[in-house]
Amino acid sequence: MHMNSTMIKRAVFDSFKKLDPRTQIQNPVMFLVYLSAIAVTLIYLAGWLGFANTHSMYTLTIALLLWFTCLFANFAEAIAEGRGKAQADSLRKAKKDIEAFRIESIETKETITKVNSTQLHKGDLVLVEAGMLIPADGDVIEGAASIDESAITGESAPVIREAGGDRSAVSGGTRVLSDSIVVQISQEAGEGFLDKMIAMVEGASRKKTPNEIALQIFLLALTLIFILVVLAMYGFSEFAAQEQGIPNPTSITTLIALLVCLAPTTIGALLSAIGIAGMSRLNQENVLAMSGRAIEAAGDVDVLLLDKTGTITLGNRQAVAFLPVEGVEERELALAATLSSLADDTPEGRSVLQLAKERYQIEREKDAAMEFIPFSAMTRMSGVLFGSYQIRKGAADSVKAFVQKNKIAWPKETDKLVEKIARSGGTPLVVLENERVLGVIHLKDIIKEGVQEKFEDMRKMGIKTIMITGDNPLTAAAIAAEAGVDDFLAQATPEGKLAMIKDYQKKGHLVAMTGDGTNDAPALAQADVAVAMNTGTQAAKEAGNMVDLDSSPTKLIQIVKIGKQLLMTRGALTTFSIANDAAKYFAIIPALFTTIYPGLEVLNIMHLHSSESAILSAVLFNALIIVALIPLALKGVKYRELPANKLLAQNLLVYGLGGIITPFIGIKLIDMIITLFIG
Ligand SMILES: Nc1ncnc2c1ncn2[C@@H]1O[C@H](COP(=O)(O)OP(=O)(O)OP(=O)(O)O)[C@@H](O)[C@H]1O
Ligand SMILES: [K+]
Ligand SMILES: [Mg+2]
Repeated sequence: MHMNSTMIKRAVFDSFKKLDPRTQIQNPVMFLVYLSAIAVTLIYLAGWLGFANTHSMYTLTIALLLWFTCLFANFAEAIAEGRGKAQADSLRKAKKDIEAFRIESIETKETITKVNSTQLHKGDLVLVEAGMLIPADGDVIEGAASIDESAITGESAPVIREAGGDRSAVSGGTRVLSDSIVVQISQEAGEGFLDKMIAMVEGASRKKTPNEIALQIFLLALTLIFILVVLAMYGFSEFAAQEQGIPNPTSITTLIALLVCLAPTTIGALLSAIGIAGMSRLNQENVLAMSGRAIEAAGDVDVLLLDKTGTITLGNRQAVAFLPVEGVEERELALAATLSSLADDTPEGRSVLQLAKERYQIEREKDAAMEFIPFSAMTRMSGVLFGSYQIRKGAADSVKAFVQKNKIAWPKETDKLVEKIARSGGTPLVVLENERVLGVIHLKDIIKEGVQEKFEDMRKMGIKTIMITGDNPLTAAAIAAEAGVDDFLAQATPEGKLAMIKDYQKKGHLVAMTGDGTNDAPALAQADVAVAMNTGTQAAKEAGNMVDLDSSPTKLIQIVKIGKQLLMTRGALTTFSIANDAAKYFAIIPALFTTIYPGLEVLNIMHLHSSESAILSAVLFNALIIVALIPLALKGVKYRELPANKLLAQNLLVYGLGGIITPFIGIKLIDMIITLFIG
């Protein structure tokens, strides 16, 4: 992690602020150290005031070391939060009060009321013209515009946002570069994407994940055991001392110090930093996670469902050809297609109008007598009714079902045209005019760049990729082959997508889903890891637990790596922490108790200078190891593409053995240095 002096200064300052007991109590293990620091300080003060004979350099040093232990733990968390805070500062600059043009309805666009962005409410309509900032989050409901989203994504290339399709979401604080759009506000002031993003990167809304809570309970249990151990030790030494008629050589201060050394303070101090750092690494990948739980789940994901249009492909399907059946003029098909698309405000519908205009100069106006049937992902059709005259266009199988139900003839040739388009990866839309199938519209979409090799990488990581689409099986097969996914499901309805995820989850898989459309929202809400494309609709973004600002279908690779790395780092440092505490037993117990139990001398392999220097060295080592491991907690342990069990075995070996050996060396070294100074 890149750090500068301002970030370090801020972290040092925050380390002291975090000494607030309300903050401390949230981390039980460190709270014990905190209480210990207070207790030893009071013991020292009691000696100083003459109430006891504890006014010693030893007590004072232990007290200070315990305070430093708390500060070091605070520092680990503060420095992990630092990057997010810096990012939040720059995001706040993008969030200012913006003047907005509020309108009553699309029809009365001319009458605008100028209001401040903070006065906008959910459902309000605003007109945003070229050069203006978008005042709040919403969906484009009329028009299309190119938008500079660099304030949020850091990406300078403008993006297109348009009404009707799956690319309608706009974020407050971004700038319209060309054209004008009508936006329907979807969020109350202060609850927008930018606000959420700021809260997220700042860690303000970070909640402990279930895994973190479970680990903390385990650490707390371990700590309670050590409290009992230390109390028992005191009992024994008191008893033995009385037997031998000597004063108990073990003071309360020493017992407290011993307790802190034995408690799992290393992982206790670094736990929250590890989580925040994972979140922050994700931010660097331009992914915004709404929960820490999602990042952890990402580490174990083994199935990825992707929707096709807008996720694997660019999502702006364009009409490129009108293919009439025999006996129908191409112009006739183009005209019917135009009429059926007059009110079809999807990118597909608009592109039909565009193509008819280019090829045949066909331009028609909406008529009050026309009744339009809007496109839906359920019916897969759209159209127009005009008295007894009607036109439908839609997915081949949907139109075919409609035709059969109404006993209309289905020209054989239609199937051939449909198949030809579908095999090329295009989307065929069949056009039906009254009792007559006129032909097929060829919609073309382009696969996003560089996805093939990335899907190959996912396979190596053990993740199965499945494309699910509302499109027909042939188109789906063509695109699936070109993109290189493992499997696909075609003609999926929103319910179908949802059912597929539930099915995999029931079989014990952890499922990730990437999508952009309103028709993906139910599935996204069900998936364990749900990545919404930033280009997608508000509905998809709301339903997901992550947003990919780059809208890349293969971003899951990085997300999974970061998730695995987070889990591995936590595991490794927990192993290290517990091994390192156990080792401290052998380092200090013999030195402490040999005066009363001479038999313990055989265990005294470290030959520390005195029992006091043994305790001081152990407490100092205990504090320093936290600082020493901060970089590892922030960077994460190195991730390699190995099978999970091999990786686990390797980590246990490295961090378990490391945890056992390090304290012996560390404490011995410190003891030698202390001895040099105090003789
Ligand atoms: N404007 C439209 N009018 C009529 N039919 C359409 C229109 N847009 C799409 N279709 C048809 O409906 C089908 C389903 O569309 P839907 O939006 O549910 O899924 P999709 O966009 O094809 O795929 P994905 O689920 O991968 O985004 C399309 O494949 C197409 O055949
Ligand atoms: K410890
Ligand atoms: Mg889609």
